[in-house]
Amino acid sequence: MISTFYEKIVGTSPPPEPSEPKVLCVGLSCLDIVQLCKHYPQEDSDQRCIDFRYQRGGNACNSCTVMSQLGQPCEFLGVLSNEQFSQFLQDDMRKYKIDFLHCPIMENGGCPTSVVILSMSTGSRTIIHHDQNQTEITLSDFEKLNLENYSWIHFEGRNISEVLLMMQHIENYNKSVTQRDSETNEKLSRYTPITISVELEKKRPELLDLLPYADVAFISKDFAKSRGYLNMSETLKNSNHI
Ligand SMILES: Nc1ncnc2c1ncn2[C@@H]1O[C@H](COP(=O)(O)OP(=O)(O)O)[C@@H](O)[C@H]1O
Ligand SMILES: O=P(O)(O)OC[C@@]1(O)O[C@H](CO)[C@@H](O)[C@@H]1O
Repeated sequence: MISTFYEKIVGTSPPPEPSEPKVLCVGLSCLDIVQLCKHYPQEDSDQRCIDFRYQRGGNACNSCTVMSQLGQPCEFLGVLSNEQFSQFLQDDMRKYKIDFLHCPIMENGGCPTSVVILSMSTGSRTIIHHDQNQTEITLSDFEKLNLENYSWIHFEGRNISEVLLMMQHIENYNKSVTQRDSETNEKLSRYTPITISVELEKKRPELLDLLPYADVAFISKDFAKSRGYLNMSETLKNSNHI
């Protein structure tokens, strides 16, 4: 309606609206094979499970799902392949309106897969993960993005040396935005510094190198325990010395 009115008055189509900046999640998309069991199985035993499903998983990819459900435009950046299970992940991302247009697609690559055993008696979840190609996003993949399109970038804490370089790349971009704003005195600039978040999941002390670059950190039970903190409130109280 508005564009027809604009066309009548101005005689051309209106300029495209600047699109809303996206949230980008960098990390893994994997196939989760989930088995719901009464009890965690004994080794070398045979039991029926109560339920079975397979679904798209991975911290970065799940975060995109949640954001998309909240109506936030988002994009996933991780290595995909043309293999059938990876195709399933891509179809599912399309279904949830998650962009993945900058993902490198490996030919003849596999698909990272997690077998997840859920125990109803204890509530535990045990994960056995396989990643045939161990291929991760690098700085050179990341440099192809136009950072002006993003307001928030979330990283899974993996492939630490490359993630560190990507975070430094964003930091340089943020400095340039702030400088440009102060030079032009343009307070209402559409380009704002990007917020960075990181997930610290695995018990890897090197993950701490990423913290100085993050505005928000998600800390897993395993990581907190590996730093000597037994629960959420202890972890929060000591977050300055983590
Ligand atoms: N069913 C769900 N409902 C709401 N949020 C979810 C759901 N599954 C995952 N999430 C959220 O998505 C994010 C990433 O999920 P995570 O459990 O870390 O993935 P994975 O274990 O595959 O790495 C987390 O912040 C988690 O809270
Ligand atoms: O062993 P890696 O490669 O460090 O991490 C594998 C893993 O933790 O990452 C996924 C979450 O993104 C899980 O499904 C899986 O178990």
